[in-house]
Amino acid sequence: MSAIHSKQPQRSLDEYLADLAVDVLIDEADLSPKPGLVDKRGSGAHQDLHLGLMHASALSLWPCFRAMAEAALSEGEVTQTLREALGHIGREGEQEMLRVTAGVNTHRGAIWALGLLCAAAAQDSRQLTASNVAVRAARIALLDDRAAPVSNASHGAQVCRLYGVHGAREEAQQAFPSVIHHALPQLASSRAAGAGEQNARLDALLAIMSQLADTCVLYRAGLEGLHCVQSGARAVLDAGGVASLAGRRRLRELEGDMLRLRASPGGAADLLAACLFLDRLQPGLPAQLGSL
Ligand SMILES: CC(C)(COP(=O)(O)OP(=O)(O)OC[C@H]1O[C@@H](n2cnc3c(N)ncnc32)[C@H](O[C@H]2O[C@H](COP(=O)(O)OP(=O)(O)OP(=O)(O)O)[C@@H](O)[C@H]2O)[C@@H]1O)[C@@H](O)C(=O)NCCC(=O)NCCS
Ligand SMILES: Nc1ncnc2[nH]cnc12
Repeated sequence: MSAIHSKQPQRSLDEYLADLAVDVLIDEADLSPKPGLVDKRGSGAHQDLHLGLMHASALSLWPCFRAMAEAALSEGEVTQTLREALGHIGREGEQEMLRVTAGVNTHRGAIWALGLLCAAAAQDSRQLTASNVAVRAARIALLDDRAAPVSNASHGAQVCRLYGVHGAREEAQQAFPSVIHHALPQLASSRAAGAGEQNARLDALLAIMSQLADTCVLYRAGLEGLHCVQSGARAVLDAGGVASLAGRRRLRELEGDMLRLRASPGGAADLLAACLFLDRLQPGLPAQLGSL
């Protein structure tokens, strides 16, 4: 192929990070078989979601992620101004998501987690190890957004109060422990054991589900549902993971239980996307990125 034809269009860092965020959301949605969640087989425990809607929602968020990365690049440091700019962009992103999905909440938690990670990655593109990026994201999340509406009516806030658990906000403020200490190590060990990429990603999702206080599960299925999800996910991993026959059998049992309880681990799904985002940043940025 000639040099002219093989030349890639140049992308700036903010565009690159937005591409990555959308790619991981689409990869998460497509990953199958995920218990309780929308995937290539169907709608899981949901009535109002399907794969096409998850894709449309992910694509609609590209400008939101790009704007968050751009805001962090131009601010340079973690400041109150940056936190409030991100909050404003995030709320606009949510509005756009709800417009595209006709009011269905597809990616609220993902806007939060991936938005923070896009901003944190843009802030210092020489320090892109997963824990570096997660810690920078946490520093942003710890600042108060004075313009945010008081959200004690959200599903997450309601169940955090009722059950005394930590939700999406605290997961980010603690530098994404479910991703850094559970999902990424599981992804690496399943890959190293030869599980195959799709099975390794499913194992990473199960590692998150096995210990996360997922407020989506709690809201729909209460504490019984959360215990069922956590112990069922642990049982799949203990049986050898999704690549093993025993693990597959456990996964089918877990899925049956979750569908009966209407339990959907939407928070874990968002954190799997965050895990894939950080995993893909680890090797560093492509050499041909243009400046803003
Ligand atoms: C700080 C916010 C994250 C708000 O958090 P809060 O807990 O108050 O509000 P929720 O509205 O409940 O949203 C939290 C979403 O986060 C995901 N999640 C749940 N548990 C966890 C967890 N432990 N750790 C991390 N993430 C978690 C989850 O999102 C996914 O599930 C959604 C689908 O759920 P589903 O049950 O189907 O839908 P619902 O509409 O809730 O109910 P029903 O269908 O059952 O009727 C889907 O969106 C997934 O993404 C939770 O939903 C943050 O949102 C915020 O402050 N935003 C403002 C703007 C901002 O600051 N943006 C970013 C700045 S960088
Ligand atoms: N695949 C999925 N199914 C249902 N809710 C989700 N929230 C984020 N990803 C999801």
